[in-house]
Amino acid sequence: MSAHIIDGKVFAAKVRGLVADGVGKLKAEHDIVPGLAVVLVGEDPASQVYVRSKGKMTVEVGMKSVEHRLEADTSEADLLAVIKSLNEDPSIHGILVQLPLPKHLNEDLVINSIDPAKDVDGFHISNVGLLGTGQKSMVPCTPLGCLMMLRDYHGSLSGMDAVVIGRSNIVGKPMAQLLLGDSCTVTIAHSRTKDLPDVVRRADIVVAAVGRPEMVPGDWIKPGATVIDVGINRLDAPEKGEGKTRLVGDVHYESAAAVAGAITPVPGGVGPMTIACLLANTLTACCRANGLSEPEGLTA
Ligand SMILES: NC(=O)C1=CN([C@@H]2O[C@H](COP(=O)(O)OP(=O)(O)OC[C@H]3O[C@@H](n4cnc5c(N)ncnc54)[C@H](OP(=O)(O)O)[C@@H]3O)[C@@H](O)[C@H]2O)C=CC1
Ligand SMILES: Nc1nc(=O)c2c([nH]1)NC[C@@H]1CN(c3ccc(C(=O)N[C@@H](CCC(=O)O)C(=O)O)cc3)C=[N+]21
Ligand SMILES: [Mg+2]
Repeated sequence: MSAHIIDGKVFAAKVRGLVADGVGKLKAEHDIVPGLAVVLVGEDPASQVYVRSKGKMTVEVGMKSVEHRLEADTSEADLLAVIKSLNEDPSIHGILVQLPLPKHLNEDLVINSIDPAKDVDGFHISNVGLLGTGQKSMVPCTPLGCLMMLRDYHGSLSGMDAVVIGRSNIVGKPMAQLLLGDSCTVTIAHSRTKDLPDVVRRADIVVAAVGRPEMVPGDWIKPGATVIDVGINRLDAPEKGEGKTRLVGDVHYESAAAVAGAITPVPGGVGPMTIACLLANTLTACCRANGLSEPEGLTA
């Protein structure tokens, strides 16, 4: 093990501290409290855990937290009506609809019904378009958290070779846009990429967002490269006892840490930063909605 371990837990606590400062200032100077609404459709147990920890941290930084839990068989019309009421609610500045949605709901339609100014996930087509053209937008939380860690560790990313593995709308594509915005030379790899190991070996920065446990081994990593592991995969861990599980990333941590210059662990890497950035985006949305100057160091 030689790599520097980028501690997402510590960094996320720092970001939440900055958010709490901004929230305190809004309250003291303008008597405004930012509000975040999370909409959860169905009973997915993993989603419920995220929703709980998001709600707790939202309150900890001094924001208002609202949760809407809807039945798994909720109709599209009913879900759209909930979103409409949140769009119109002046006490709500951020709206997050937890993905994936049950199959009978049109995800694109639902996401695009959120007021783009309240779209703290940055998934609405207008935010995607703004990001892609380098205009001020709401930036997706997971890629924003990865960017913050990379900038903090490297300073400038200009001219670095970055490989993003995964091309989803929620992680891979916006991550690639942010790296391009910071003047990296960006390659986006996916399931049809030829010679993935060789592509990854060229990278100064590897961002793995695949959803395949420990898929990237250490011998794909260029010595000294920075590895950002977005993957959250739950594996059975009978060694910890009957029915127990453990979390692993998309990177084989031990072998990668032996050659990388720096690496994020799972858990304790990208995940906590995602939640911190969600709170940062909610504060940013609230400031913009009220025509106030934006917090510094919390946007892309
Ligand atoms: N830490 C955090 O805060 C977050 C973590 N996650 C985690 O990140 C991971 C990725 O999430 P998400 O982007 O939503 O996943 P998706 O399933 O939406 O996308 C996965 C991507 O990986 C690609 N892929 C699949 N298999 C391979 C392969 N063998 N070789 C190369 N590429 C492959 C797919 O390619 P193709 O397009 O060709 O199918 C696709 O582009 C998951 O583990 C998820 O749990 C997600 C969000 C937040
Ligand atoms: N609209 C929407 N926006 C999202 O941002 C979104 C989503 N839907 N659907 C699901 C994914 C996944 N995601 C995570 C956030 C935090 C952790 C996190 O905090 N993980 C901890 C560990 C958590 C645990 O122990 O289970 C860590 O990595 O240390 C993980 C995953 C956000 N997502
Ligand atoms: Mg997906």
